Amino acid sequence: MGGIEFLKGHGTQNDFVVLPDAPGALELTPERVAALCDRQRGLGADGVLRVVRSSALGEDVEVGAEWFMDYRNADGSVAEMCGNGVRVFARYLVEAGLETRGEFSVGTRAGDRPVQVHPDLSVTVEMGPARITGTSVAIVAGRELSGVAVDVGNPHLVSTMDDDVADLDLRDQPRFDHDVFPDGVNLEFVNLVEPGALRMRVHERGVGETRACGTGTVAAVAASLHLAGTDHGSSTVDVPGGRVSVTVDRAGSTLTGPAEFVARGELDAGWWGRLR
Ligand SMILES: N[C@@H](CCC[C@H](N)C(=O)O)C(=O)O
Repeated sequence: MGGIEFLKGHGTQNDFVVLPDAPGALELTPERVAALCDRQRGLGADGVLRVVRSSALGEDVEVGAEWFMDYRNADGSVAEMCGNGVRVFARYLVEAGLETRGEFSVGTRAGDRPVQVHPDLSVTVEMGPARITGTSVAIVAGRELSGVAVDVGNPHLVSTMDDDVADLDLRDQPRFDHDVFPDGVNLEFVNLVEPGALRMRVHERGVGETRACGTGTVAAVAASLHLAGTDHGSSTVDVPGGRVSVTVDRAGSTLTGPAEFVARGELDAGWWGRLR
C-alpha cells in the first residue's frame, strides 16, 4: 500500500514536516500532527506545513493565492502564520514545479504573503504590518520581564533585556497574562547587540523553545524600533539556528532567510492509519 508523501525541511533550524496535499484529502487531526512532530515516536519537527490548494481548503479564510500553507504547531494546534515555514513552503512550490515564477503569493490564515525565491534559494517574505498592541509581562524561572506586545498575524510578546539571553532557562513554559493573550502567545527574549543587530531566543506557543521563529524576529525588530522611538528600520536577528534579516515600516515588514530541505519519503500507511 502506498504511503503518504512527506518532506522534511527547516528555516534557520525551525523544522517542519511538509505534507503535499493539493486536493485537501488528508485528514490532519491534532493527534496525527503531534505524532508526526514527536522526536521519538514520529519524524520530529516544530510544526507541519500542509500544501493544499486554497480552493480545496474547506475553511472560511480570505485568500487570493493559489496555494495555502496550512500550518500546525507541534502540539497539534492551528496557528495563523509561520515566517520560517512560509520560506520552506515557497521553496517547495518552486522545486515541485507547482510555481514557475520566482515571485508569487502564499495563502495563510493571516492573509496572502508575497514571497520572492532568490537564486541562492534564500527567500524574502512580505510579512505584512507588525502592529504594536501594548505591553505585558513574561515570567521566566520566577523572573519578571516586561515586554512589548506585537501582532504579526500571530501574537508575540518581546522582552528586551541587558543580560545575555543565552543564560535564560526556557525549558519550562514561561508564564504570561492570559487576559492579555487569551489565545496564548509566542515569547521572544532579545539583546540589542548594536544598532541593526539583535540576538534572540524564543519560546513558541504550541511548541516550546525553538531554534528560530520568523514572525518572532519581525516582532523583535518592530519592538526594538518602537522602544527606540521609531517605526521603521532594518536589522539582522541572530537566533540559535542562524541569521535572518528583517525590515519594518509602518505599512509592512519583510523577512529574508534560508530555506533548506533535508529529506523526503513516505509515511507508513499503517502507522498513519492507526492514528486518529
Ligand atoms: N515558527 C513560526 C511561528 C509558528 C506559529 C507559532 N508557534 C504560533 O502559535 O503563533 C515562525 O517562524 O513564525
